[in-house]
Amino acid sequence: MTEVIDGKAVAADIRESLAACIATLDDEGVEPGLATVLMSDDPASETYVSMKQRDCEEVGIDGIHVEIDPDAPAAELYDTIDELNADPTVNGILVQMPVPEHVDERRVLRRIDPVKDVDGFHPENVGRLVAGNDRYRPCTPHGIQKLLEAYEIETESADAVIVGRSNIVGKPLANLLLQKADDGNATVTVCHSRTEDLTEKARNADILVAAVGLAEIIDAEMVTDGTTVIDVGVNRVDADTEKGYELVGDVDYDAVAEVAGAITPVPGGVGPMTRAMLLYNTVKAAGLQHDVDVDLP
Ligand SMILES: Nc1nc(=O)c2c([nH]1)NC[C@@H]1CN(c3ccc(C(=O)N[C@@H](CCC(=O)O)C(=O)O)cc3)C=[N+]21
Repeated sequence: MTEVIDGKAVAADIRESLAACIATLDDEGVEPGLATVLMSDDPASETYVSMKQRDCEEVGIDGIHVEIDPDAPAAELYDTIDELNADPTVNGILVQMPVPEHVDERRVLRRIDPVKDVDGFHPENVGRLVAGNDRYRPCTPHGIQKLLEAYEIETESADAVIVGRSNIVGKPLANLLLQKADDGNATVTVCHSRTEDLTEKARNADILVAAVGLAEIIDAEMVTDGTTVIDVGVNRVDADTEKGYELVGDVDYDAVAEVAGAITPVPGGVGPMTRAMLLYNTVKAAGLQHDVDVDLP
């Protein structure tokens, strides 16, 4: 039987453990603070940011939200980042991606104080992660590691095939799974949508991660019996529902679930874990900035 990996449940467990860390910080007079910055009127981005703010409230993180008109000059965003960098009540800063075209994304990422970079996208933090000395693991890859751990899916000596080479998922996850560590030690292949023989490569996977951002491109033919399938896709496709759309992953769920050993659903798989690990990084950031030992889950 295929095991359905319940990201919502694992995320709830992590939030519960984080509550204990937040209590430890509270004993030291520290309330962790997360600033989210939105410079976009994309409805999906708005939804994600408001979910992140709601998560903060639930666990006892002080959520600060800043909205910038997407037509405003880029300098407005840079100035906002400078202010948040200087604000001692803000431990973590997340600038929701994508930013408008007239804003230089790389410059944004460089501008965030690396100690407050809870996304883990600043070049300093990227470099540390690649070197095996990570400070903040990017939320989605870290969430995937936590899911695998919760379901006792060994990465050690597994063939992990990642489809997708983004800076936010594919590349950092490849680096984490390669690390000499209990949650690493995998043999990693990174593919993308243009990889020749994608099917053949995917069929070699013990752990197959789909992070391409193309609805349902992973079909049953790409999956062999017993493979663990991790679906990172969150694609909104038009549908006759109340909202006018439906959320589907990068995996053709119904067909692939027939063969996979374990599979993450969309919604309810990786998405909630991404959000939980953002809270994790914010708690870690508060601990680092106030020199408080928090016993992270
Ligand atoms: N600086 C930055 N950091 C990010 O971490 C970041 C970003 N920019 N830009 C966009 C992506 C996307 N992302 C998601 C997080 C949670 C869900 C999530 O919780 N999804 C729910 C359902 C969501 C729904 O109902 O629409 C689920 O899969 O169950 C999805 C997507 C974070 N991102």
